[in-house]
Amino acid sequence: MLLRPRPFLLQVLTPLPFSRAPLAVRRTLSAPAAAAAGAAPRGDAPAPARTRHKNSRKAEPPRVPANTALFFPPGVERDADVTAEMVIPGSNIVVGPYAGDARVKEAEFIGCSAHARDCPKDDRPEFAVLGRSNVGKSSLINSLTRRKEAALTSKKPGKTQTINHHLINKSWYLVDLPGYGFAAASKTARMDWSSFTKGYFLNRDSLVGVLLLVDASVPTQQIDLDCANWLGRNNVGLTFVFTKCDKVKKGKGGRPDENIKEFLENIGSLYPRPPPWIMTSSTTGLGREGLLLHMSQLRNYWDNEAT
Ligand SMILES: Nc1nc2c(ncn2[C@@H]2O[C@H](COP(=O)(O)OP(=O)(O)OP(=O)(O)O)[C@@H](O)[C@H]2O)c(=O)[nH]1
Ligand SMILES: [Mg+2]
Repeated sequence: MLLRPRPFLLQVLTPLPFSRAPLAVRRTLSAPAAAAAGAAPRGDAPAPARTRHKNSRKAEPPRVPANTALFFPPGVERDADVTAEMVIPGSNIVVGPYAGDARVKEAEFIGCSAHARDCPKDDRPEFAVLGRSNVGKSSLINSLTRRKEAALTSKKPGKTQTINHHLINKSWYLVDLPGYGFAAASKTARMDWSSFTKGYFLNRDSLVGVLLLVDASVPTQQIDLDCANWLGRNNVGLTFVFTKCDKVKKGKGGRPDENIKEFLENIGSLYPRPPPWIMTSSTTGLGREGLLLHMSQLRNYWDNEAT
């Protein structure tokens, strides 16, 4: 089996594989890339939205928690002097030298697989989109690809039941997975969802990383922490993607920024180094460009260095 170093393993008690040549990160190197992602010229919070979405009560995207711990991508030294322009808006992700063309020019649905062994056999890098049922996995894929129905969405949980491969720009895959954590199911049954997806995570050599989606419109759910824990213990690199950041519910536990802060506090103890995270909304497009840019740097590192 071909073993490739994954670019952003989280339980990194050994040196990361990407501490290469020192990098003058203050140079223009990453600033244009951050600008391409829509980086605000100053500050670490996303620029306020100018229009209200008809379905959301609030126009302003949630603010990044203060003193947020940064994620340093491949090619950026951990103690690098990072300026606000180099951080993707609404995230803790620093843009590094591997960031490249993040555009989605073409997206093609390749097929669905019931088992890991049935997935496409080529070596193209892929990102798996994972999260609770109804968290917005299929919607995120549609938003990233700008296709309304690239992946089928539904208000009813459990819509996606197979491993679905979408080929992007003929060069990499986005993979839609079944959701976990039906509220109605027992705890055992809930974690059992993964008997076949677990095989996928453990055996998929071309998996660059997992986008673990977390619903920012509700307080921290134990099952998301359990999933993050399982992936971490199995050396699967992940990025937390907060979804539904446009959605503000009335009452306690209804504010995305508070829920995100609470979630980050909860996972803080799980990881010795801060994992990457980003705020998104498939409804307003918040975080789309930034997430694509982040994936480009992981992918380019994978393509160039990890073979
Ligand atoms: N307000 C808001 N609603 C969203 C967002 N993303 C998804 N939704 C809604 O959430 C519901 C579930 O979305 P899906 O994309 O089907 O969720 P999923 O995670 O693929 O669900 P399963 O396939 O059942 O696991 C749909 O009604 C979406 O319209 C978002 O960013 N904001
Ligand atoms: Mg789905």
